[in-house]
Amino acid sequence: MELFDLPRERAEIAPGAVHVPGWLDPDRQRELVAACREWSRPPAGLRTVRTPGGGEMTARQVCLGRHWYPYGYARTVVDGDGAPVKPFPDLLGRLAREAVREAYGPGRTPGAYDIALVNYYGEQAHMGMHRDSDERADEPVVSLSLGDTCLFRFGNAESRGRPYTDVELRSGDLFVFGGPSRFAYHGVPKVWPGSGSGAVGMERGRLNITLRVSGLPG
Ligand SMILES: O=C(O)CCC(=O)C(=O)O
Ligand SMILES: [Fe+2]
Repeated sequence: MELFDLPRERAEIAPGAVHVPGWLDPDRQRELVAACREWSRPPAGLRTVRTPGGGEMTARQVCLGRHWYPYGYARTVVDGDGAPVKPFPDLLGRLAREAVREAYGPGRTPGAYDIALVNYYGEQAHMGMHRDSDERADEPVVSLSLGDTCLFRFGNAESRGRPYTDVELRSGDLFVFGGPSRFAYHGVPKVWPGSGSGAVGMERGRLNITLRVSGLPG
């Protein structure tokens, strides 16, 4: 399937997994891109993540609230410069609550969102199929995309393989996965370089922000 062939309507991709295209207007996208740039600065800035097998993740990452490392959460950058992780900003807490209500309806009470993982994808970056399973809570994961368009593969909770659904995530899109889909495998097989056209202050590459409830003691 090629870029721009995929539907752009709001859709429930799997039970509890909701895609809302164009959820963030351009001003909010610009605000988030600028904020990500600030969060990326050292100390506790953007870093390359090394996996226990000796590999490196191709997407570079900065964390807020708690520091994620393969595979757990810490208060400091235990696999980097050792600095305390930056605080989880109110802006992202508000966005997470809004996103949960957008996905599941105004009657839904959002959890206490306290972690953000910001991933930066350059031209060759991708992310293999994985589950977000280091949290101690099962509140939905909220994902916001900025900049270049990617192919997002959303699968099932049993295995990395089929069945899965491919979705195009563009700048401003919201994707929320909770309920039966909270621990589903997902990944980013591909980013289309230049597809974001620099419109929201991202000259190149893709940013994804996932907002999570850690379930860890404050
Ligand atoms: O970049 C994305 O859209 C997904 C990121 C992701 O799965 C993660 O940070 O765990
Ligand atoms: Fe993930």
